[in-house]
Amino acid sequence: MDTPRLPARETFRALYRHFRPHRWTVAFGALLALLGAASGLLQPLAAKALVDRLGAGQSINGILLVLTALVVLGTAIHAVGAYVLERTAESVVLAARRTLVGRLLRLRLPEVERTQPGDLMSRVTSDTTLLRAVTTRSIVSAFTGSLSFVATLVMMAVMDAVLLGVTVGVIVLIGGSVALAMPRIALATQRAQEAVGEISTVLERVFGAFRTVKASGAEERETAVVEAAARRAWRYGVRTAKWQSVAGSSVGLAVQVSFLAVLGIGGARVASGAISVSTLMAFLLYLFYLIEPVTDLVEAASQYQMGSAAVARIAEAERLETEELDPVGPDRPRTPREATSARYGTPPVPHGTPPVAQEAASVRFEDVSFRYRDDLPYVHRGVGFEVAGAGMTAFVGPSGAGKTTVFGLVERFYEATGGRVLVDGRDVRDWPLTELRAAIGYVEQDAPVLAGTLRENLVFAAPGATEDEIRDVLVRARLDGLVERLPDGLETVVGHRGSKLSGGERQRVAIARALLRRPRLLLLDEATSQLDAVNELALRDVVAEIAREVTVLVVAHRLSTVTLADRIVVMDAGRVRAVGTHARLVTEDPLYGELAATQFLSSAR
Ligand SMILES: Nc1ncnc2c1ncn2[C@@H]1O[C@H](COP(=O)(O)OP(=O)(O)OP(=O)(O)O)[C@@H](O)[C@H]1O
Repeated sequence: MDTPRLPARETFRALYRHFRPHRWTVAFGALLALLGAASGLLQPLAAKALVDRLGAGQSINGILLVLTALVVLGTAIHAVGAYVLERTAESVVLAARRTLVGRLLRLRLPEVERTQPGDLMSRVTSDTTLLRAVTTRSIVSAFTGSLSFVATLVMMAVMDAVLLGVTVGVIVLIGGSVALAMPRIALATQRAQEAVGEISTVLERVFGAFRTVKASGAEERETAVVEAAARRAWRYGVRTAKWQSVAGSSVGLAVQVSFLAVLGIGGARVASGAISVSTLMAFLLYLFYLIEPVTDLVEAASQYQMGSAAVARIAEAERLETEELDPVGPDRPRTPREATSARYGTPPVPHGTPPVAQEAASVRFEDVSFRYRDDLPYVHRGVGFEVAGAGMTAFVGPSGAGKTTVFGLVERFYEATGGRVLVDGRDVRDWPLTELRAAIGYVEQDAPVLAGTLRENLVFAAPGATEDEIRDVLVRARLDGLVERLPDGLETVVGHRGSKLSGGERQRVAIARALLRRPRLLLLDEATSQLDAVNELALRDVVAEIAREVTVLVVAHRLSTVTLADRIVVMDAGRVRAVGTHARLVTEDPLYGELAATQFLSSAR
């Protein structure tokens, strides 16, 4: 995802937003840095006094003491100041990550679908770290650097205006190359960050389908793609380093050239008696003292360029549209179980809060039309059906007919383009999202199981579930035998995407997870994969049992499911073409008859 550069004003504003909450701590850090710098500024004066006294044959003990105290105090203040700033820098990164993660997990589905998850991840992990320096150290460096720069110039002017003129002339001349480097640093950093995002994207793709990658023999090809992105990151990283080094060495060059010029012209002025040797020496000390503020200013400017590249990418991720999800508030104290779900970023289901109503939900589609994007064809073209409550309703139809899309609209992952979707007679758009989703249990077709333990997976949608509730659900989902067999029982780690479980087990875990939410409406996208007879029978019984008290909508792929369903909705090309029972539809609807004969997976009855 290529990020457009932000205009300078917006970059500044965006960076300021990150800096603002920490402005007082940064100001304190700046004060310490300033005190440190001031103590450094006095050192050449003390040195000059020392030389003058030596020349006059006076005692230097007092001056030596002052000089030592200045050095020790300056170092201590500098150390504390640096710690305060580094700590604040980490806080800036933490705040940026918290905000970003909080938003990313609430993104609307269409937004996620048009971005690359890996790239979004790299914005949270990698780009935020670039804010570290620019929002704290660089600001302080720019501030203290400017002040010490001016103060040093004033001291130099006091020493000798002619030598100051020589110094400033050289600095201005060489400063041009610094100005040239700055925008190039920003551009190279942005490209490098984009390449890092690409690395994350490919890795996310690979680990998301690791077995397929291996089975397809695609390891080398995928490695090459990651390597190419890594090389690009390297190339742009090197480019950044090159321009940083141009800017940095210009400072060194400026000081060296000034030193030679000051030495030559200053020597002549000493010889002519215009200035004393001690003045020339102090001036040269100030000249060297100038290195630090100028280096700081250049460093701050280059950090600003790098920060501006990162902040553009962060701001872009922050602009993605999110759902209004959490009326409960993220800062409410959590129970330990809720903390488990918070680890995964799921919306908290208030522990002990009973669902609004306990009876089975009703669902009605009124002339619903829908397409996933404006440039895509309609998936629903006037879909209408009504499910009054409880019982099992099966959705059948050819692949791509729009069956799974029905679920996406009920959960309000997407919003209907036309018509209305009602749950309990209320338009889903009028429901608070948390409440709507709390009433629904959803089992996706590929029954995702998340990395973690079996228990974490079960309580994922209901962090407040009690041990009794978990036990009950395990029995209902026919998972009790599995838990007994596993050496670590519920604490067994199931692997990335539940890879240590069988397909059937994963499906039952997904159903158990949905049931623990105590839904009034269960959306079950039946797996197309063939299950063994025992598993299929178990699942069928589980679902039939649930349907006694909960409204169950199933996208059905099995004959055993449709024969069990109380009503069947036949969909074709985005329309409902018939509703009825299996016995009636088999004889009355030719498409259904054909599906029943050819497409449904054979049942184990
Ligand atoms: N997120 C999406 N973005 C764009 N198009 C999509 C998206 N999801 C599904 N589609 C398209 O919408 C159409 C309907 O998809 P849907 O998943 O509802 O079909 P289905 O009837 O459930 O099919 P199947 O039985 O194969 O699962 C398909 O043509 C599909 O390609």
